[in-house]
Amino acid sequence: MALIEFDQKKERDIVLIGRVTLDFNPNEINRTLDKVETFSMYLGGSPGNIAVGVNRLGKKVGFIGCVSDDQFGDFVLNYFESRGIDTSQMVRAKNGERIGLTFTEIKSPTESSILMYRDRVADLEIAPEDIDEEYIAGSKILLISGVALSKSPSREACLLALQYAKKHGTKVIFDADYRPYSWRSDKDICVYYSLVARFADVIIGSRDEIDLIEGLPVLANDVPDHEIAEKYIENGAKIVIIKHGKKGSIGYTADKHAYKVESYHIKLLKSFGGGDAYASAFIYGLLEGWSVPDSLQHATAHAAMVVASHSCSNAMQTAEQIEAFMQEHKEEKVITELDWEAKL
Ligand SMILES: Nc1ncnc2c1ncn2[C@@H]1O[C@H](COP(=O)(O)OP(=O)(O)O)[C@@H](O)[C@H]1O
Ligand SMILES: O=C(O)C[C@@H](O)[C@H](O)C(=O)COP(=O)(O)O
Repeated sequence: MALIEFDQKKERDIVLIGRVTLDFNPNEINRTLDKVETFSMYLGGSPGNIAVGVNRLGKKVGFIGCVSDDQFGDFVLNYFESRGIDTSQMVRAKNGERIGLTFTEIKSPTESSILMYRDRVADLEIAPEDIDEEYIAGSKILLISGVALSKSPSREACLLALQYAKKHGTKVIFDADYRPYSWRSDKDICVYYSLVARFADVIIGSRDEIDLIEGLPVLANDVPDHEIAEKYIENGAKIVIIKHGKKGSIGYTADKHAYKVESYHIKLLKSFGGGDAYASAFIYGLLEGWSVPDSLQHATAHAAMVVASHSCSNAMQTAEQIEAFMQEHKEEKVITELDWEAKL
């Protein structure tokens, strides 16, 4: 039996709540942002990228979000609609709020940074009135992305969606997705992150993000990953994924397994976008009823393919392309079962 059983009567595979924004990635790479002349524009925003990823893998995806009432809002809605991502739950900002912009910097394949423009941003305007109980009830998964918890009314919209998900047996994935913009204080982060984490079936976060959920950035360094995972599992989580950047990640499961996930060897182009590709292929594996290690292997393969590409959203791959990649790299062992208490 799979660790997470989805209600197959639900018509939609996943609905995501959070931001869809625009990424401007430099065409001239391996230099600082001040030396860049031109950018390519892509759909962006971590949950937006994950939606595109899961859709590319053939699943039925819907999105709850707010975009600007201008040509960039049109771009996002047209992009989603042209790929069959349901936009019936998307709304337009009413008071001139603009879509978020992210300018990325690719200084070298291993050194990237991002510059976000998020003043009066449209995505945080999604409100409880925009959340449809039946729509959440009809989705196998609700994914909540951390940034959406940073401000009202988006925060309340997420909490209401969470409440509906719990009421209707929709599984909850919490992707911590911390960004330093929009939050008022670390204590606010702790309050809302820990609240959502308590109700999540799957928690995905880097170790830094997990420390923010715990609200103990200083002390948390002393707390081993497995103890944190145990705490969430006792609260009801089935899977906890803790990422450690270059060192890889560990997937802890409620049936007491720990899987170490390493990266495939590829020619890296940039060091962002991997997390969203990882999440989308992992979710795909869960929806297919695969084991956690199989789902994690697809996740790391997909992540490798996207960090080797210029964009995030446009670089999301099909299931066949991920399989082909894994075949080409079949000598590389990327998943290892660890002792529960082992460290990375
Ligand atoms: N240099 C790399 N080569 C191959 N895969 C990578 C590389 N860097 C990251 N990845 C993949 O992307 C995933 C997410 O990267 P990480 O930096 O941990 O998260 P995020 O993108 O969310 O900040 C990693 O777990 C790994 O699978
Ligand atoms: O998440 C954002 O708002 C920006 C993204 O679109 C951006 O491309 C990015 O940073 C991807 O992030 P990651 O997958 O978490 O590395």
